[in-house]
Amino acid sequence: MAGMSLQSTPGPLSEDVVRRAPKVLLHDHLDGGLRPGTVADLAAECGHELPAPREELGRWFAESADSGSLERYLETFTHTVAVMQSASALTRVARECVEDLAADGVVYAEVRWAPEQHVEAGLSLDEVVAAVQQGFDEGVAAVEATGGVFVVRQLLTAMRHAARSQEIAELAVAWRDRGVTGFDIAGAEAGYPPTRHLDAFEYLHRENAHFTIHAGEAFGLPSIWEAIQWCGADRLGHGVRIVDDIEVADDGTVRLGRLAQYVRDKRIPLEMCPYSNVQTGAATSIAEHPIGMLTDLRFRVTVNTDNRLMSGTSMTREMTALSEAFGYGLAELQWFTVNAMKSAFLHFDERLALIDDVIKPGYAALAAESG
Ligand SMILES: O=c1[nH]cnc2c1ncn2[C@H]1C[C@H](O)[C@@H](CO)O1
Ligand SMILES: [Zn+2]
Repeated sequence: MAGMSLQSTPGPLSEDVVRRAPKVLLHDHLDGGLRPGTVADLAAECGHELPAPREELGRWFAESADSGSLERYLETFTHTVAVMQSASALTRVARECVEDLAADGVVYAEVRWAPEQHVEAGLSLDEVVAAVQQGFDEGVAAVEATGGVFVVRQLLTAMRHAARSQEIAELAVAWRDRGVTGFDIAGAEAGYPPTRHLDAFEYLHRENAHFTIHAGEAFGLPSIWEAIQWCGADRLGHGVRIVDDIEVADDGTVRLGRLAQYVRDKRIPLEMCPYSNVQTGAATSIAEHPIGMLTDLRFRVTVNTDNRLMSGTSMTREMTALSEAFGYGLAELQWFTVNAMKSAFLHFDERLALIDDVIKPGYAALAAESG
């Protein structure tokens, strides 16, 4: 593919090669990525009743989330959120998140979660953010002690059905030099358009802060249009329904509508989460996922996990499946990874350093191995 200059190692790639390739993750929910055993431990500690025994929990989450509807998918979070109400639980989950992502070959991650959902036992918003940051710091220290590279930032999410977005946006700004790098809104999309939270987005703009918006997942183009043109989102969470504004004629000619054209021209990053979309019904299968077409059309596509527990997934699994379905090799994986790094809410010099010192040399070493 033009612009993918890495000496091409054609796909499909083995899972082992994909795991060792440096990867960047922009869309991963902290409360969607717990280890099943940790859910069981924490539930026992706080007395929360779980729907399945420890050894069946992983399967229970994956099967319950595999529902064809975003609303039913989201119901499973009741159990993870319930066990993440103490500082020690939040710290443990955050530390394990870093350990798991590092073991999966991720080198940079932005992990999102909704502080307002973790204050039921009396912690303040500041205390919950501090507890998560403590876990991230411990996880990074452990990775660095073994000679690894791992950079992580928090994204603070406000729930779109609730009314705390201004407060959460202010929390994100207050923490911006202490590990938080942006803001997001999540939750059921239909009936809760992004413009409900316009005040928060306008505030963030005035503060020179960054945000992404879940849009174009369970609802179509109007949601994407509002997120970009009314709210000014820097990135789109999923954005998969942008294909509704793309026409492919029988002879293969492609015509982009004005919104799709705008998204591509402005290089607005799409945080695509293939397995999650198959579970919620936003895509029918990996092979038919719009990511194939959007990549061919050179939208700024990134690959993400969304919820590793609910989707039983990892960056390695997502990318291996894409490599199998679309024949992607190392050049395409590096392209997704550089796209993601360019789109991160990290300062420009730090993004560049990770691209030049970690990502490109990592892919070059893998290409040399197989070439
Ligand atoms: O894919 C998603 N779409 C909309 N909301 C989501 C998705 N995955 C997780 N969430 C919600 C449930 C979590 O409790 C919340 C904060 O991480 O974000
Ligand atoms: Zn999400």
